[in-house]
Amino acid sequence: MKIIVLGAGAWGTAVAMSAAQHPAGHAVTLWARDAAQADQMRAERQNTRYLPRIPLPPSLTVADGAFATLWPGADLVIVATPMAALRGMLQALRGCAAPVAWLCKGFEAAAAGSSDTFGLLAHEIQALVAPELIAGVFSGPSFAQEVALGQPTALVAASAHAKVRDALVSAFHSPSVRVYANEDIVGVEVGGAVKNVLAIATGLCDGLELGLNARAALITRGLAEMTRLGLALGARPDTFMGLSGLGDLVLTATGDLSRNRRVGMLLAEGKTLQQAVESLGHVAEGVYSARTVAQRAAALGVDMPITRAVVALLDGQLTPSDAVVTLMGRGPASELM
Ligand SMILES: NC(=O)C1=CN([C@@H]2O[C@H](COP(=O)(O)OP(=O)(O)OC[C@H]3O[C@@H](n4cnc5c(N)ncnc54)[C@H](OP(=O)(O)O)[C@@H]3O)[C@@H](O)[C@H]2O)C=CC1
Ligand SMILES: O=C(CO)COP(=O)(O)O
Repeated sequence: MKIIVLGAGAWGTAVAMSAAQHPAGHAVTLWARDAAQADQMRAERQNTRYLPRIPLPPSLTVADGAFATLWPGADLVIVATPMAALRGMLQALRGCAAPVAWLCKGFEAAAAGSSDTFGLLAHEIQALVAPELIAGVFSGPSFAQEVALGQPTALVAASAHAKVRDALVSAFHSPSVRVYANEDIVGVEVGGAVKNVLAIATGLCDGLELGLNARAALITRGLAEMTRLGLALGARPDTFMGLSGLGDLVLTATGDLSRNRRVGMLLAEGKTLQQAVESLGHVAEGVYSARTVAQRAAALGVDMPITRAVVALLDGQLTPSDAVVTLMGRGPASELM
């Protein structure tokens, strides 16, 4: 297969490395928007900025410049940028005949003063700006470093189009990566977006040393929040028990490789949001998605108290310890609501 990966951050690089090492011998090109970064990767055969000290496979091609020259003849195009760049990438991909899959996990943050970008999921953006694309999402519990090192990982390929699901399975299913297909793109995208917000909450909880009981409570009640929102948006309930729901929530909420979890821990240490975000050197999508998750939930009448507390924390309306008091101070409720 000819596979193009657009975006050379940590995850795009890891995914490109994984495909390039597939036993089927795919021809993989990793595109970086920054020519200097591409030169560095070609010269040193590693992505020093985003995935240092892990050698790129010799067969992986690194490209830069106009990517419209890359996708003609491709069997699969992967968009590996953060959510904030997805709309522009999809607009640029209009007319692409190959299956397209994005890796980003989030809701698009609403642009100030604009109503047409109100908190959209990736597939909703695609339906708006490039409806002719055959497209889907590639998601699931997967830290870039572990995939780049070839450690065992299970992912989910979600799309309404069998062509997209099949292309992702052919591109990535290998001795180290299992790819499961799912038709429920809404559920898979909601899981990937909301777990980032919840990981900020568990990072905060662990940073404040509130204990393992508290963390388990946050994960479980967070899963309930995520599921409620997903169902209101038309997702299937069983998707939230799968890799992109429970699986990615457990990974991100408990794994110290998570950037979103680290934001919560840094806020617990007393860092400002700006200091926390700047110290990461990578995108933490939960920071940009939290408000839109809360807004969409409110518009649908879905109760998401953990998400609301994270938003108040990020907006500086609650201190870390006040956020805990707010969550614990709520009245009793039925578990099955
Ligand atoms: N890292 C991980 O383990 C995983 C990440 N994801 C998701 O994948 C997405 C990307 O994450 P990740 O790779 O880790 O992020 P990083 O912060 O490591 O890298 C971001 C990359 O996106 C590029 N980029 C930013 N804006 C644009 C733009 N407007 N046009 C083109 N490229 C752009 C950056 O380029 P530049 O350097 O030039 O700014 C950089 O290459 C996120 O949505 C994340 O949630 C999903 C699963 C796992
Ligand atoms: O999505 C991820 C793992 O599946 C990565 O999570 P973070 O963005 O929090 O590092």
